[in-house]
Amino acid sequence: MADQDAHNTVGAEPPALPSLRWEEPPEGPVLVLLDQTRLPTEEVELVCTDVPALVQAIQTLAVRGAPLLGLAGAYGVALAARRGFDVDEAAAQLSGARPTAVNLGYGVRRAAAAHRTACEKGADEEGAAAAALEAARELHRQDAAASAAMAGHGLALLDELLPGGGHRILTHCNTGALVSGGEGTAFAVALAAHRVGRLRRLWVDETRPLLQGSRLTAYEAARRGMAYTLLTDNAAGSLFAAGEVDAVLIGADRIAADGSVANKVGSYPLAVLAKYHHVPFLVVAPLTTVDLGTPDGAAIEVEQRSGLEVTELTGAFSAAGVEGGSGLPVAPLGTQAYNPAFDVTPPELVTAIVTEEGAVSPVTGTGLAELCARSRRVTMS
Ligand SMILES: CSC[C@@H](O)[C@@H](O)C(=O)COP(=O)(O)O
Repeated sequence: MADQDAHNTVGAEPPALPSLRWEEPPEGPVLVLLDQTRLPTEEVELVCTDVPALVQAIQTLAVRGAPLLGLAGAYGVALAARRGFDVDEAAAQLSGARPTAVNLGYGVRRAAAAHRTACEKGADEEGAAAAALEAARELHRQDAAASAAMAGHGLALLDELLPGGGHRILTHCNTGALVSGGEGTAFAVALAAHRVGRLRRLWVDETRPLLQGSRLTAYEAARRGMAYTLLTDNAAGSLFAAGEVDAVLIGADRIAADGSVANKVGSYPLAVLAKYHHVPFLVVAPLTTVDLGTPDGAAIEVEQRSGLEVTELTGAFSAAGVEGGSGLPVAPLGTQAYNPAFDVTPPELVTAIVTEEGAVSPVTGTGLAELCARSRRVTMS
């Protein structure tokens, strides 16, 4: 089996990537995003001065991943407020940019609520905008803290489930610093294992069709000096059959009240494989990804994306929102493609959901409600 050798040493990690940051140049406040469509070949920043630009960045996946979408939504409301745009209109546009990740609407509502409360208390435009910005910053800090806590809980659980150490972890999509105010969700657990010398191998699914695994997770793993190997999504079965996977770790875009997990398409087949091969299947997500208002998996809206992402290579990045892409065709012209961005894994296939408040078995779903109630999360209807 061809392995990608680790080429850095633990302790020589570069600083975490600034996937998103707020800046205040003299021309006015901006939200600066690391353009994830350009990775891994180029580290290019995208400067958003208004909400339509941010909505486009969300829809083209320049900024993506559930926790980061929450931050983008919250800072987007602050940006609208600071630049004198209609905050309710901005909130509606941002919330509607992508449907599945619950964090996006949550971040928007949190900043919009802070803005509204400030207005109700008599704040002027500037004061209300400052309140929205502070809400975004607070969410950012909480997300970073949640990452660190999930990494700790996740590693403890891995060590409990796999007492021998030397973990070989399979992951899907991208769940690292690129999608978080901290070091991510599932990836942060693998990184924690790496730092204590207990990660033997990170198996990275390439994650068709947009290649978040090969473009982004492999990029992050290489930067961190982790021992990782890339595989095509459909090679995962043979990897399980060969006994090479000790645990599967994924993130989530929305977790319903019954413990059903929506995550990047291709997660559900991994859960089925894991069950068959008696391998733990762990979902790592902050409580902001738990949506107790959605009763079960059937009620989760799954984003359907352009077929061009499947029929053309790089179609994702050239074709968003337009007819006909400019990518390399890999199917006859006019081929229809089925392209759901996510799938839903039922609770009975999930060994545990790891949150910042600890891990729960999702089979009953009740543990999730208790964790949410216990957390200091600001809840809004
Ligand atoms: C911590 S990130 C968890 C999920 O958001 C991630 O696995 C995922 O599915 C992202 O999908 P994307 O379409 O790239 O935004």
